[in-house]
Amino acid sequence: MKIFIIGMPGCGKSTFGKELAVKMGISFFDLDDLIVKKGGASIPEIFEQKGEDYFRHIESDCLKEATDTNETFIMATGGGAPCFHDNMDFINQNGISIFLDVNPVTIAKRILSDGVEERPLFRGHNYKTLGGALEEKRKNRISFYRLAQFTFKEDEIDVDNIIKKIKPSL
Ligand SMILES: Nc1ncnc2c1ncn2[C@@H]1O[C@H](COP(=O)(O)OP(=O)(O)OP(=O)(O)O)[C@@H](O)[C@H]1O
Ligand SMILES: O=C(O)C1=C[C@@H](O)[C@@H](O)[C@H](O)C1
Ligand SMILES: [Mg+2]
Repeated sequence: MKIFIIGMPGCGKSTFGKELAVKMGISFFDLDDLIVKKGGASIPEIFEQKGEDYFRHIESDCLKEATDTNETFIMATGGGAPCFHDNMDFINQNGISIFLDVNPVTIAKRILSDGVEERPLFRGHNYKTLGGALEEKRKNRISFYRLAQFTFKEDEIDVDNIIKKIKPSL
């Protein structure tokens, strides 16, 4: 079984995905880390040097290459991954998708406290502008995120609760 965690940047995909993997005793990885390996550069560098279209192509290639295995895994996708190419269909054809639906205001607070520099799409934003930018991004992406098989709002994101809900599909 393959589990894909999707959602806006900063919604907690990596944090929750790692916890879920430990609890279920299966491996975990981040799609963004595979892109960095394949691209031979950091994500901000890939965006700056090659542009977003190029990034979205490697992202889709990495998603497909990593899924081409019989192994069980949990993957935290990049925030934009479900919204480009045929990635969301591919995800749903190859495993279980879980959307972490966290409020943009909560995400803005987290991103600002972590720092915006590593996030090319939100560079230059501050506490006044980031909430609005995240709302806008969510509006553009929600039709893709809603294709997830399971959606959990921020107050439902608890490993035991989620395992209970997804268990019948495992
Ligand atoms: N349930 C939570 N409650 C409070 N803070 C959280 C929670 N989950 C994650 N965080 C914090 O929010 C920030 C973003 O979390 P995380 O890196 O897991 O998100 P992500 O969706 O993987 O982000 P990215 O899109 O950058 O990969 C981190 O500082 C993390 O510690
Ligand atoms: O939301 C996005 O489009 C992105 C999220 C990150 O995980 C990275 O994949 C990259 O910074 C783009
Ligand atoms: Mg992450």
